[in-house]
Amino acid sequence: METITSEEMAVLDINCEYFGLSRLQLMENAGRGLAEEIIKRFKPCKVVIFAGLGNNGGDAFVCARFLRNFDVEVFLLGRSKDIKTEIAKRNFDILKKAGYKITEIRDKIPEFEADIVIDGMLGTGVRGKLRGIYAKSVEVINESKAFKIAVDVPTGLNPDTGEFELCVKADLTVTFHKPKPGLLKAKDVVGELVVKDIGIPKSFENLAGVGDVKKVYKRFESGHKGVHGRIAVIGGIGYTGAVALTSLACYYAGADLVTTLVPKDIKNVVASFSPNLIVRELDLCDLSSLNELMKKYHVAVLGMGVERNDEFTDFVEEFLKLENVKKVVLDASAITKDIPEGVECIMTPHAGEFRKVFGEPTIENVMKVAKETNSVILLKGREDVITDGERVRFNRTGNAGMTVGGTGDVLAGVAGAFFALNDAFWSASASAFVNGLAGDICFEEKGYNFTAVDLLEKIPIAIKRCLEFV
Ligand SMILES: NC(=O)C1=CN([C@@H]2O[C@H](COP(=O)(O)OP(=O)(O)OC[C@H]3O[C@@H](n4cnc5c(N)ncnc54)[C@H](OP(=O)(O)O)[C@@H]3O)[C@@H](O)[C@H]2O)[C@@H](O)CC1
Ligand SMILES: [K+]
Repeated sequence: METITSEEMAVLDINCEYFGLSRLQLMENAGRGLAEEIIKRFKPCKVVIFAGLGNNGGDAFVCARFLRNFDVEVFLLGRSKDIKTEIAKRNFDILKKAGYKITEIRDKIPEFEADIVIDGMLGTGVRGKLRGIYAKSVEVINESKAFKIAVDVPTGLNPDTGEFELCVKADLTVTFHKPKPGLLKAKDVVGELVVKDIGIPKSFENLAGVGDVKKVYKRFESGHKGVHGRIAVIGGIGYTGAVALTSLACYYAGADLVTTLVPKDIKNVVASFSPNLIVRELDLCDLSSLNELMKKYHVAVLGMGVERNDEFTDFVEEFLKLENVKKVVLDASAITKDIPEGVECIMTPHAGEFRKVFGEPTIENVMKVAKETNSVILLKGREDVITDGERVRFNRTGNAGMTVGGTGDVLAGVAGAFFALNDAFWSASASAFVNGLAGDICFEEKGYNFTAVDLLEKIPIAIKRCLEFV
């Protein structure tokens, strides 16, 4: 059975909201689905709901409304003013206004008789050991003779690993959209498992969205310089602008330090583009000092502004074998079949570059190549394709103005910056989304005739828009 981790579910949750399917609708569908399963199994009887302060509790509040003629009572584990989310609070207030019997529990759990207990305490938001009243509630629930129904995840179970210390021993677990992997590994506390569809279109699971960016973007309050990413950009053999676009894009996507390595003869030209640029001489033959240098960098971004030539192709092959090269973004002329074991790699070809090295850019072939090269391929196009050979994501941000030269250089820089602090797959997906969104912001302001420099300058705004989306 296909599963979804709680992290992937959190990305999907935000992306649904972003694509117009609100979390309130998802909660309504979840709660109703839960009630359906109860009504299938029981005639109207006495139900006690143990509700947490998050959306797991929210689902249970919705469910209560659909248990027509059941005698429903709610135990809230905390104060109603501490309910964490707007949608859970909203569904709680409806029950309050409707006159449902609600008891706010601090530390003592009232005696109760029930035919059914609903565990709406914790779901995918559980972190660490169960706190006081939650642990006590689990014990009380497990001692009761009632039929125990867990909302989404039995409280206390780690939804991804299936581990637990203290956990509700459910007779039935009603989970939503897809099971979390942990549910399949903990039969004795999950009981019968039912997966309820909550109306999320299948394609949303593979569509890059704001959730991808919120997942990868990190800012540490107390960080030393460099903690947000140190990137080496290598290229500029033949063209001067591309490496500058890539290097500045790294900064605009959050990197702390970027060093731009270019041939001696254009070093001053590139440096003149911006005081932000730290430009050093690239000596393709001096691999040992490059290896030394790479000790200090999280990611190397290669290939932009290089006319394809054998010397550079050979250089890339040798560079990838260097001991201190751990994460690379390969663009344009650096795209290659031979990625050594142990190097995490994102390749960012457009269709033509892919065709030249790997053949027809069909989804199947791109997935096959990603698998064979053990890399993540971000195939740029009207709809970008991101795949690690197993998983596939599509990105639909961007517009016809993005065909202008240099947008790929900007994308490679954004990917490099995200890659410093994340894995290849999500870095590639989030960077495709941000780059296209920046292009859409350019279009809002200028129509199609914007340049890669315009795009560059909108990268921080695109990221800010994603981070501010709730
Ligand atoms: N698309 C979807 O995802 C959908 C998800 N849906 C539903 O949302 C659920 C996820 O909701 P969620 O993210 O609000 O987390 P949830 O499990 O309610 O817990 C958060 C609360 O628990 C608390 N808390 C945490 N650890 C604790 C501990 N050890 N001991 C004690 N307390 C602890 C934590 O407190 P805090 O750490 O913030 O202080 C916070 O208050 C998911 O399982 C599903 O039911 C449906 O609506 C359908 C669509
Ligand atoms: K639960």
